[in-house]
Amino acid sequence: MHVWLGLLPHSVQSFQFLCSQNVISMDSISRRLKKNGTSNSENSDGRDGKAVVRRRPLTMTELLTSTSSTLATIMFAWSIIRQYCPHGLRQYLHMYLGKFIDYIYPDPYIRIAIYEFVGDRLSRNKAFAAVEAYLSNKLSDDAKRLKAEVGESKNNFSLSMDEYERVTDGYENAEFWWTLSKISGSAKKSNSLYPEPDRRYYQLKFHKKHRELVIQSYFKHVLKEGKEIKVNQRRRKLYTNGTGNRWLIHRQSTMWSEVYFEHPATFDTIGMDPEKKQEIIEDLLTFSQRKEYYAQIGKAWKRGYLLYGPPGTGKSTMIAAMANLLNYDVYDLELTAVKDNTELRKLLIETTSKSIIVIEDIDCSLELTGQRKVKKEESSKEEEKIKEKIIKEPKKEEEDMRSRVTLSGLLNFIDGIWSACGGERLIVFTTNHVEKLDPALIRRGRMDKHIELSYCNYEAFKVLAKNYLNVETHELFEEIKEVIKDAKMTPADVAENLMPKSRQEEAETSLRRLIGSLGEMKRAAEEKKKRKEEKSKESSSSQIVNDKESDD
Ligand SMILES: Nc1ncnc2c1ncn2[C@@H]1O[C@H](COP(=O)(O)OP(=O)(O)OP(=O)(O)O)[C@@H](O)[C@H]1O
Repeated sequence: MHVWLGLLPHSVQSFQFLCSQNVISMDSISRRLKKNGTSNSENSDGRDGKAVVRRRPLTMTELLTSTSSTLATIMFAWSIIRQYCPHGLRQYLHMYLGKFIDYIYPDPYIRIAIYEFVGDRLSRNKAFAAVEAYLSNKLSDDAKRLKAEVGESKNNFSLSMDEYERVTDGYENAEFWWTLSKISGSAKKSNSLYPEPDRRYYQLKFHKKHRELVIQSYFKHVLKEGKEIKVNQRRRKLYTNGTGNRWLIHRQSTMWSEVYFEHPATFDTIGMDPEKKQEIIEDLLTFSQRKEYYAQIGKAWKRGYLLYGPPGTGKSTMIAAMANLLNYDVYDLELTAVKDNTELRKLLIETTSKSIIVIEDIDCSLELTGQRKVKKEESSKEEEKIKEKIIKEPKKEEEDMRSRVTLSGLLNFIDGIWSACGGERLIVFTTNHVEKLDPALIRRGRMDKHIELSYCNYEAFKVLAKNYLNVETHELFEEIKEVIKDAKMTPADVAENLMPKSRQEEAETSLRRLIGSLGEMKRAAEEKKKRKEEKSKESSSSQIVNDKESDD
């Protein structure tokens, strides 16, 4: 937890102090009275020949006029200082003014800030999220600035405090005040091309006599309750980095954009071999319950899955089913939208635990295949070329070189030191061409489990028939069993054939449609096979002729 102990800007304090104490206004008033002589505020009784000066009490109007004119002067002076005084000098002024005011009017309150991010936006502060959840349960009826989101049940709203709202909390006869504030990104000086994002933080204010209570038990209480509320209120999210607008990404406080995850797929709805399905479920559940085991063997608590197979065999559907089974969030990582390895690492660090990080179609995402196979000479030639280009067009080429994620960057992403941050994460790659991938990328340890999703077989068909038609047995099943073997139809195509085309359509019509399509596909597959055989025969006979000729 990143905690900042400090004071409110002293300017605000001095303003409050002067308002409440009227120190300066009273002085200025008395000075003015002296200047005006005794005209209307003196009284002489003539005894001892001396004039006794008695001040008459100030009227309310006079007091108000003097106070407001003094305040106006101070505020005017302050705004001039803010505008024209150099930043460094202003900080000194702040500091010494604060010390001075502390000296004459000691502030009995302590303020603690809990920022949304710790480090240089490197990771989300878990304490911030816990406080957010905790305070959502403490909103009083008179809270005026609230945020509403649809809750887990979707029928009710969950409310949380919005910026600059204040919540009062009571704990063991002590009172605590919470406010949500932000430091505007534009207010900070930055050398970056992109604007700095706003930095949000919760501020806790309490009397200094409760300092021990806060450190010993109040914080623990807030974190514990906050976490419990978060677990109960949790709605799973689907995150993506591929919004495209780099400027916008840098404006946001996080690099991921999110929506609620609402995919209905489960392992029950996936059409595949039941044994294989059960094996995957067991594997996932075992992983999710093995925190201690992973710690014991000294491995980061994460697991890699490689899903491969032709298009439409259910790879994306399986990821949704995995997320629904384990109640995890999904981070859909669009690798082509990642500028370089550094950005990739930042994205990784911003993911939370209990999540699945998905890179779909990894073979198409980047030119990762064979990067490691480039021979040394080739790579040095390439380097020479790049150097030449840089000399000619320095800026453009430098930019090209920066906007690349390399294979080693990706390997580090999967199992480098940073990959252990957060824990309880699955990393899933999908591909239609497993043979194209660099073996280093998919070796066990990185991609621990390889799952092939293939064409629909009879077992998978039965699951789909149950789901789409609510039919578990039918006289046409035997026919389908025969024809489906060689048809090479994907579950996506089977599902499309099974889906009733009108509300009145009978199950039998759907099944017959499927048989028709399977028959066509079977014939097409047989013809293709025949042509292939003929071609290979032709080529082998021409090879024999060539060999004979060369022997002669
Ligand atoms: N095994 C399956 N069980 C149930 N439905 C499936 C299965 N495979 C595919 N489908 C259905 O087919 C459609 C496409 O599936 P999905 O997108 O998961 O395939 P994919 O293998 O990820 O394809 P691609 O490689 O093109 O991304 C989905 O709507 C899904 O409902």
